Amino acid sequence: MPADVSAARAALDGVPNEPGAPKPDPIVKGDNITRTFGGLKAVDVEHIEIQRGVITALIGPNGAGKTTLFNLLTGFDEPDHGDWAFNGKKLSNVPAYKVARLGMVRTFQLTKVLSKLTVIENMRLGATGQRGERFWSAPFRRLWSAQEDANTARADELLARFKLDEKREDFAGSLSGGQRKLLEMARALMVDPELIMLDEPMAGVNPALKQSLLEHVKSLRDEGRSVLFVEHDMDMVRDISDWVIVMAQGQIVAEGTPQAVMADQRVIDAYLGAHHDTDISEIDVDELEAEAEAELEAEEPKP
Ligand SMILES: Nc1ncnc2c1ncn2[C@@H]1O[C@H](COP(=O)(O)OP(=O)(O)OP(=O)(O)O)[C@@H](O)[C@H]1O
Repeated sequence: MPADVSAARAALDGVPNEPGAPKPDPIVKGDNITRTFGGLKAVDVEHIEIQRGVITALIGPNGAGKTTLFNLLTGFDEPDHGDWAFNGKKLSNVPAYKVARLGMVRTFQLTKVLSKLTVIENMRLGATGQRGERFWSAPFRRLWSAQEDANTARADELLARFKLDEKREDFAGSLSGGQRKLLEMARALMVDPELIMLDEPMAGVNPALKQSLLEHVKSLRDEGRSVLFVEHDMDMVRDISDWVIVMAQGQIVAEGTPQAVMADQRVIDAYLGAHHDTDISEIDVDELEAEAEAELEAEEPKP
C-alpha cells in the first residue's frame, strides 16, 4: 500500500462512527440536502462529508436514495434544498459537465444509445465531461473532431490499462458485463477526476472477473483519487472500502469502518428489514448443510 494511502486511512482512525461525522480532510461537504418526488422524500441528508484519498462505500436497501444523492451531488438532478461543496467550491446549480470538469465524475450504466457506439467513441464521449448523449449527435461530432487527437491518445492509454484495447472498434453493446464496468470506469477517467463515483461497479459482473475489477478500483485510490461507490455486493464493500456510509429512507443512518458498520444493529435492521423477503424455498438446504459440515470438519482438532 503506498504510504499516502496508509496516511489517508490513518486519518480516519479518530473519526467517530456516527452519521454525518466530520472528516479531517473532506473533498465533499454537504448540508441539509433534500429531494422529494411527489410526497416521497427520496433524499433527506442533514450533513455529509467524504474523506479525500480513500474509498468510501455508500450502501443501503433498495430505494434508500443512494442514486438520487449521486445525481444531486454531480449536477444531474436538482434538490429542493441543500448546499454542498467540492474542494471548498459550492456546487449548487452547477451543471453536470462543469462538475465533471472541476474533478467530480460519476459513472453511468451503458444505455441503449451508448451501446450502439464503439468502445473508442464511448471514450471520446467521456472527454466531453458528461454533457450527455445528445452532445454526440452529428453536428457536435464534427465540432468535436478538432480536439480528437489528444483525446484519442488518452483514450487509448486508458483502454490499454483496462485491457480493452482489443475491443477498441467493437460496439460497446457487445462487451461482457465486466468489460462494460471497466469501460464505464475508463470513460469517467477521461477527464482525470479527483473524485470518481462508481454506480454499482459489481452489478452483472461474472464472479471470475470480480477480483480483477476490485484491483482496478483500488488502483484508482492508490494513484491518489478519492472513490465513492454505491454497491449491494457486501463482499466488495468489506474488501475494499476504507469507510462506509449507510443510507435508509433518504437519511444517513450509520457510518464507520467496514467492520464497525457491519456489526451495527441499525445497519442489520435496515438491511435485513429490506431483505427479509428472500424466498426460503430458493435456498438450497442440502448445499447449506454440506457447507456447514465442511466447516465443522475443518474446525475439528486434528488427532
Ligand atoms: N425520477 C424519479 N421519479 C419519482 N421517484 C423517484 C425518481 N427517482 C427516484 N425515485 C424514488 O426515490 C426513492 C429513492 O430512489 P433511489 O433510486 O435514489 O434509491 P437507491 O438507494 O439508489 O435504490 P437502489 O439500490 O434500488 O438503486 C425511491 O423510492 C424511488 O422510487
